[in-house]
Amino acid sequence: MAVFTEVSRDEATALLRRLGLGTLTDMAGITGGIENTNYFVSTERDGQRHDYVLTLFERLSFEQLPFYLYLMKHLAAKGIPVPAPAADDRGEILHRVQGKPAAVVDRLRGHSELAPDASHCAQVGAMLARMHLAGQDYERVQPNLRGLAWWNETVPVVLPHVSAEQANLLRSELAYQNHLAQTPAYEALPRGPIHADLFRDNVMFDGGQLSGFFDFYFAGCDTFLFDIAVCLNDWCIDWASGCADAQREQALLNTYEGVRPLTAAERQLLPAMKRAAALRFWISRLWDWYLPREASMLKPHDPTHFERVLRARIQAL
Ligand SMILES: Nc1ncnc2c1ncn2[C@@H]1O[C@H](COP(=O)(O)OP(=O)(O)O)[C@@H](O)[C@H]1O
Ligand SMILES: N[C@@H](CCOP(=O)(O)O)C(=O)O
Repeated sequence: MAVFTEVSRDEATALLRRLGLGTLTDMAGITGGIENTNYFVSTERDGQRHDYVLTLFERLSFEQLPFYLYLMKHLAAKGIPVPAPAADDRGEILHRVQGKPAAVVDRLRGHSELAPDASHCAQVGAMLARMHLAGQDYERVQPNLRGLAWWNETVPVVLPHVSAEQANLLRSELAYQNHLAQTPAYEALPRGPIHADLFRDNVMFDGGQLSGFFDFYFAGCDTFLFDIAVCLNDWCIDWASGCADAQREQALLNTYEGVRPLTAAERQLLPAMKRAAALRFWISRLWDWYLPREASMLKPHDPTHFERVLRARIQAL
């Protein structure tokens, strides 16, 4: 997880009451996730049990958060299965707990599918495309805060911790991505709000059916193709080697294109964008691994996984 900040039952009770969500009955720190403090909280209201997730944001600020929370609200209102944030009696969806920004969202039913087959990938592809279309008229704008600018800032910070061979790969891939970002094909890519972190552990399935996308706290305005590449690199690879699984890739792309066909520029740049997506998570995992924060339950992700994925993507070009 992470519980970076301990929240008392009294504090949770007060917030849930203020949001009109009922009386707190259960509260448990969540031992998954690495960015924020998360608790499952349950309440009793009108004689019934209701389940929510209370999140305290550890890195994102009061200025940055409305983009994510209102995006979730916007998508939920358009029928995309996304947990909508709970509002107080003034309509505020961003709250404060222990001086930190906080939100309470509906708890999605089901579980994450950590060994997905082509049917799971197909469902993700279709919903991803629906989400991209539904987000197109969202009015708030915020860049992907883990985009190219952040890669350029963070690579020098992690370089002292890696081997010479890894440093060479980080430097050369960053140079390639900086060059790519200047090309007309890249400029032509369709853009809008994207999830940007739609891994297996950020999607729920209930009875084999996709029941929701969650954890929008890396979302931002960026290319739709980057979002697709993030998904392909997680949902459609052979875990041990990092190589693409062609059948699952096809399943995800076919259903995506059934809703929103790719443009010529997107087709051309898909292999390069898979490299970009691998680089992004290699950098963030190195950063979390070598420059960790305090947390009472924290398990950083293995950075070498995305080094393997990146190498496999470069070889496949
Ligand atoms: N809205 C939700 N509904 C159901 N489970 C959730 C929800 N939000 C978070 N979780 C659970 O909490 C875990 C950690 O949440 P996550 O958002 O991935 O944390 P972090 O932002 O710290 O990476 C998830 O793997 C999931 O089990
Ligand atoms: N998905 C990222 C890390 C972000 O953690 P999440 O639990 O919020 O998805 C990774 O795997 O490196």
